[in-house]
Amino acid sequence: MSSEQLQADQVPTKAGTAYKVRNMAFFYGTKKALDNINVDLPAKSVTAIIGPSGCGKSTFIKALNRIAEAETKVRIDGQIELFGQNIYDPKVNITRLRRRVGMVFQRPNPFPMTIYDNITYGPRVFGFKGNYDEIVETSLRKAALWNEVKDKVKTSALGLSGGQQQRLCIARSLAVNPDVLLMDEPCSALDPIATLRIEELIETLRDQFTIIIVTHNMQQAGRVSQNTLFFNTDESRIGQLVENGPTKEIFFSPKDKRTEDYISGRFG
Ligand SMILES: Nc1ncnc2c1ncn2[C@@H]1O[C@H](COP(=O)(O)OP(=O)(O)OP(=O)(O)O)[C@@H](O)[C@H]1O
Repeated sequence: MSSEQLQADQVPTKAGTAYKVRNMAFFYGTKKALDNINVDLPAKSVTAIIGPSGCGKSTFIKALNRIAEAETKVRIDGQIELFGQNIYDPKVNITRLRRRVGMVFQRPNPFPMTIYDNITYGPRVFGFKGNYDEIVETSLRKAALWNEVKDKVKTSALGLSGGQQQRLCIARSLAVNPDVLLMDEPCSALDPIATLRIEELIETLRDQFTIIIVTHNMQQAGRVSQNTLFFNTDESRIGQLVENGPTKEIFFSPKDKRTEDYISGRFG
């Protein structure tokens, strides 16, 4: 990749730190999937997570909103703070945490209901008392979908294209006004044009939200992110964070030979 292809502004964020991860280890049952993760993730900025298959990228982001424990039996050692609060503190309200930390998955997963009801679902769950029409319009505008759907918000979300469905899922996350948006390969099921729309959307959202995106696509990491984390597995097949820093440095002057080999396509 040439430096011209790095579209995103590479200046590190001034908005402080969103997540502080310290000595984090992650277990699925007895299997250790991640070990000794120490990293700060900047607020109001896009962080890309890259690395070969099975190195723990999805596991890492699923630890950031505690969704992993909803899926299966897991254990997390160490500490993860979000804006100074330990999210694994027993006093933490998990529903409220997941409201603050939205998530978008590989495959768009709109609910089988109208576009309108998809957007208002979260606010209704949280007992929002204000103007629902306004939330629908604002969320769809933020997700760059309003112009395409404004005349059919009362029709089924399942009638939208894959790319539109993914933007709807982003709009649905935004409707509850989160601090963080986690994205797990959000473009992997999309064609290049729909992918470009999502990348443009990420750029418009990055000043307002902390965005953390797992991607297998190096060009995409280079285009959308300001910071990059490179994960790999060690000789025991346990995921580790090899290197992190400004995307430009990770791509053009990595400090670790494994990062360089991965970026240059020599493995993974
Ligand atoms: N529910 C689970 N139960 C047991 N092991 C799991 C579970 N989910 C993931 N793993 C294991 O944890 C390790 C990390 O998986 P993870 O999906 O986080 O990697 P990844 O880097 O996101 O991979 P990919 O790029 O292929 O999506 C792998 O060895 C995987 O087999």
